[in-house]
Amino acid sequence: MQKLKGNKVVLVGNGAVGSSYAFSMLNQGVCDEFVIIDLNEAKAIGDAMDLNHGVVYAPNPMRIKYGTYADCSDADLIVICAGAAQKPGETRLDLVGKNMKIFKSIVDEIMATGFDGIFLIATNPVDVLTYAVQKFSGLPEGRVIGSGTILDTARFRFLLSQEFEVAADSVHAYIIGEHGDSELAVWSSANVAGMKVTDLLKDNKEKMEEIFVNTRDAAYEIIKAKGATYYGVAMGLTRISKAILGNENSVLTVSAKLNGEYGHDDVYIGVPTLINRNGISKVFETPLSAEEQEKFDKSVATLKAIQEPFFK
Ligand SMILES: NC(=O)C1=CN([C@@H]2O[C@H](COP(=O)(O)OP(=O)(O)OC[C@H]3O[C@@H](n4cnc5c(N)ncnc54)[C@H](O)[C@@H]3O)[C@@H](O)[C@H]2O)C=CC1
Ligand SMILES: CC(=O)C(=O)O
Repeated sequence: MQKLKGNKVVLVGNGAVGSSYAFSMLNQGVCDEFVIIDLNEAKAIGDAMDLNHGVVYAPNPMRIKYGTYADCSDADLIVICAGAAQKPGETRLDLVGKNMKIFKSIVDEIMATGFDGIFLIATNPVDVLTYAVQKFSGLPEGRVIGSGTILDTARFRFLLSQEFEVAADSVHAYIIGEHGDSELAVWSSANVAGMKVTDLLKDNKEKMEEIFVNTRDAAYEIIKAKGATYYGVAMGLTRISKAILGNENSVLTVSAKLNGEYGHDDVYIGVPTLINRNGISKVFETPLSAEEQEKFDKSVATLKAIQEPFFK
């Protein structure tokens, strides 16, 4: 029998994103115990059964069950994917009213159990809801993490990898800012084997714009095509979960609280962040060009304008 990791993860919100995350966690054997909570109890029970039937072929004998908020008291990590998703034509920011209410009730229920672990948030608008979870829970800022631009960075690296015909993990590039329309590419430091991506693209501004727009607008394309996006984000959430539970000290573009970094504070936003068993251990201030800093400032302003009415 393989050694158990002793980590308990609770998923709240077992829709398209949450159930894909559950499947990805099982496939990668990231934790020992996995609990699924959702308003749709029947689907959560069915998914727990279905996933259990794959355990024999998984890398670890993960224990999976349908649960209730009582299961949160001793959880190491709670991942929230509950709430409304975008319909075709809606932006992520359009979801804030509905999902803020849902989050208040979910976080109150969780904190009433005495939960003292780490939150990972995926629901949109993810940066604003991550800020809200920190406020609602009162947990240390570093123990509340949003998926941020982990998915956007993956999309960007994938598109660049196609352009250069190298593996995506050999492309070193970040998308930072809001997980949404005001995000930006950090072209100034993007590289493959130490060679600047802008040089490799021969400073072709049209090509750069095309790659960026295809990154930024990928969710709209996918939602138009099949109603929702879930596999990419599920892999991103699993990557963050592994970094936390495996105490990896990995640098990932998650939504982290700024305290003066990049000249801003009082906002959660996607930036390269050191992730380990304590959650967010450090926010890195990756060098930005003047143009990139200006775009980042605008992204911060966009998020603050959305969050401020809720936290005056
Ligand atoms: N951060 C990211 O990169 C991404 C975020 N998302 C976001 O993830 C969220 C979920 O998307 P989908 O899974 O596609 O939606 P979905 O509609 O398939 O699933 C939402 C689930 O939340 C559950 N739920 C609603 N209120 C609840 C409550 N109070 N307690 C427990 N469960 C509750 C529903 O029963 C449903 O199962 C959306 O906000 C979406 O925009 C989606 C893709 C990427
Ligand atoms: C829906 C969403 O946030 C995404 O796929 O980026």
